[in-house]
Amino acid sequence: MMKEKLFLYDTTLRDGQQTQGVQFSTPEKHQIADALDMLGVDYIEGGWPGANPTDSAFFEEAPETNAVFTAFGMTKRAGRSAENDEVLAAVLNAGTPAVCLVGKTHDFHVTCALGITLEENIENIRASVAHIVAQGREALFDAEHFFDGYRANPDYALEAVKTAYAAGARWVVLCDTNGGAQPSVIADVVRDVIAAGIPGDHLGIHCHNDTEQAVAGSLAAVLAGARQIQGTLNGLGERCGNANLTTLIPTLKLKEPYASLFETGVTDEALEGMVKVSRMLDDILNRVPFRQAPYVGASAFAHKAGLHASAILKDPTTYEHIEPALVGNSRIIPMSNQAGQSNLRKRLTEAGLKIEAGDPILGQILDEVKAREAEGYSYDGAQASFELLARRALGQCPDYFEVKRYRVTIERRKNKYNKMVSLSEAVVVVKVDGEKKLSVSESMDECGTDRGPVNALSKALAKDLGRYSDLIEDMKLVDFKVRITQGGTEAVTRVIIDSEDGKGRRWSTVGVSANIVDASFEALLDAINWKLIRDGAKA
Ligand SMILES: CC(=O)SCCNC(=O)CCNC(=O)[C@H](O)C(C)(C)COP(=O)(O)OP(=O)(O)OC[C@H]1O[C@@H](n2cnc3c(N)ncnc32)[C@H](O)[C@@H]1OP(=O)(O)O
Ligand SMILES: CC(=O)C(=O)O
Repeated sequence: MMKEKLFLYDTTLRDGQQTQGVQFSTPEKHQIADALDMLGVDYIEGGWPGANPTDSAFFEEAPETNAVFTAFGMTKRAGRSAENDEVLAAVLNAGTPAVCLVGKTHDFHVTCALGITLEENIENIRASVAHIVAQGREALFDAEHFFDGYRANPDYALEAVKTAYAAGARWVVLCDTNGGAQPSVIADVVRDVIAAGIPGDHLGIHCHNDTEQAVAGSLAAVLAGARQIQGTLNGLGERCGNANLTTLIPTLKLKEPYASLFETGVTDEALEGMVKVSRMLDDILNRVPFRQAPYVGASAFAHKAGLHASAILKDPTTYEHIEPALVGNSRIIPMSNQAGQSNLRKRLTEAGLKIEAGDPILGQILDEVKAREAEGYSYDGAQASFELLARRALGQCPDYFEVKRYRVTIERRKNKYNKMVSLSEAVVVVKVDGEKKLSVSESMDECGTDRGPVNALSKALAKDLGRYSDLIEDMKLVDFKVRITQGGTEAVTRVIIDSEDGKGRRWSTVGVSANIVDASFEALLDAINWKLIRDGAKA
């Protein structure tokens, strides 16, 4: 059977930019557009030229894309011609091959938000779309609030979209602007619109995620006949976001009935870059990637429960709906109090520690993991600390140095500009190769910014470790997370530290104590010991 073409329309750079807290710079827009183009979407909506300086600058140096580069705007205002509407003119002046205009299709919005007559709005849609087509551009019409409008006044909503289609719109995109339409309703309405005369291969769907069904609504629309899907990377977008393309694309390519019915511009090879694209966007936004994101999240193929891990080792399909590598992800068998010996052996093997099944040491390590997790430790993410725990149990953890004592003081005082600042000072005494070494460090960085007591401690600890100093020189602390695991006077603090080195390795360690400094120090020590072991240091 011939597959039908399904068009993917990305609006990360426009609706995605309407996410609270998101503001792309022009170079970031270029970086995202390049990644989208490599992915193989059919349309890239770059933003709204004329609406803000960043968008205008981006369109001035528009990227060269295989995807149809599209400018977004709104239908002309009443009381002026399309040629004389300066907002529409700015959109057209961007010179893009396609222009997408949003217009009202819900009668209530016409009278309430625009304050014009229903007839004036129809004329605004007609004249605006016709103007774009007359300029030789591809016209798209985003039918705002279409599903709510269709429920309130189906005749008017249909008249609005039929007007856009008759005026030459290549695509009429039905928008669930407020995000409340249910997938079954979306499917029924799409069928009605097709029956009313707009063919499915001219119909698109634009869903918002306010009931967390934007992906489901989009898929329902496609099965009902729509042939264009609008969405964003990582589901960015106004309020709760848009249909998430990092979920939709793998579903369309890997799941039935979509995989057999449709083809998209995304190749199998590009699909393997899905995790990378998703992480790239998070990096740009300085966001921690959402671990539980379908397909692309770090936990999407993490098998924590002992029963799952045991079966996964026999055959991964027992607990995985797809092969993780298809989307560029990988399988993780984390260690925790939910684990059994199968998780444990897998994790030990990954750390280069081979233990035969049935060895009693496995039970001892497992018991210790569970006992320590009950105290507040968490080995789920702190893989390096888990490895050290196992090595200690196996007698394979060298004693590189011994910490004799440490101290941190925090002083609040005036600096040379007469401004009150905090300054932490740490003293660490270690014994290396039989020799005692005392190191002192402050928390102030070269710009005069106070980096806090843990920073001072970390610098003092790393300052002089004798012959090991050179080995840890390229190591840096890149993330620090604190969690109170128990409330009240019995509070227990868990600190997770992420470290990185010049070889591009990143590892996590954990420390637990009633005292945040002690918890941090424990995690710091683990971080250094793990690095020394991995780099083959001899005790
Ligand atoms: C559903 C969506 O997500 S659509 C995309 C929405 N995106 C954005 O709004 C982001 C970019 N927007 C902007 O930067 C600004 O709103 C601008 C530059 C477009 C307009 O700014 P302003 O001229 O200051 O208008 P403002 O934002 O206050 O109000 C919007 C105006 O557009 C009118 N309008 C809204 N939709 C439409 C439409 N489809 N067709 C014509 N006019 C419209 C409103 O009635 C209002 O006019 P009024 O001020 O006479 O009441
Ligand atoms: C156009 C658009 O973003 C919406 O209606 O949601």
